[in-house]
Amino acid sequence: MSETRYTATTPPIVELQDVALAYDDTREVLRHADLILREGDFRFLTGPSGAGKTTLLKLIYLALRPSAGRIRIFGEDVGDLKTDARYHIRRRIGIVFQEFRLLDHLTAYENVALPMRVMGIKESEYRDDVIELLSWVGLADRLTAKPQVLSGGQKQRVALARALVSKPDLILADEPTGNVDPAMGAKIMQLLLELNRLGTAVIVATHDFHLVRRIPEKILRLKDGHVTLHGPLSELTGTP
Ligand SMILES: Nc1ncnc2c1ncn2[C@@H]1O[C@H](COP(=O)(O)OP(=O)(O)OP(=O)(O)O)[C@@H](O)[C@H]1O
Repeated sequence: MSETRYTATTPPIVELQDVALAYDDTREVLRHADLILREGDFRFLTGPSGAGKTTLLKLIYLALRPSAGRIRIFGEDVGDLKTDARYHIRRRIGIVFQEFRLLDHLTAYENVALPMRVMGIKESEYRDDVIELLSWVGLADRLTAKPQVLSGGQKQRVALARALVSKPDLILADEPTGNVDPAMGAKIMQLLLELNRLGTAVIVATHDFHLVRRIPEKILRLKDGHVTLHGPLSELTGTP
């Protein structure tokens, strides 16, 4: 579907070439990893626990540097970018990661508003968006709640709203439905698919095969350090 939106001259949003990543000397988590994600693409990222899904997303978010290989994000080779330029790239990426937690001293509203404040945008310009997003994820009555009084699933929804508030060009979501009930999980996926239809590229790392089975999007599979691209799960398994 979305593949029709770009032309051959549009650089990919994400391009990994022969990338390796080792946290220590003993073992490479990723090796010879190649990946291309284009404008408007939606990909599930699957693979066994410990395969390197979070690691791959962190490389794309520039939270890690590869041990070898080349990474281009939004057409820019990130290898030797200065801090400022890296920051500009990260501003265009919305992340929903377990590690990038909410700030405990801020309310749900303030946590979602934070990326906009950091960019120096006036509150009057983002206030309605923040409230609308929090309402959309079912937290209209929790705007002033701080993280310690929110459930795991509620915190995850605040984190999702925070990832979306700056209208990123790329969303990286690590198990975004992991802590929520099936109905909210379906709603979160609906939102990610809707954003994708509007042109945002999305990668969702997940173990949730029910989720992957229901949604006919392409699947990246990480195994033994490599990324392979499959069609929808039904094409792999022959199930409808
Ligand atoms: N900061 C770190 N230092 C050392 N090793 C790490 C670090 N982070 C992750 N690892 C190791 O790298 C490997 C890949 O971890 P990663 O979290 O990327 O996998 P994953 O596919 O996301 O797993 P899961 O599905 O269980 O979340 C694992 O063996 C993990 O133990």
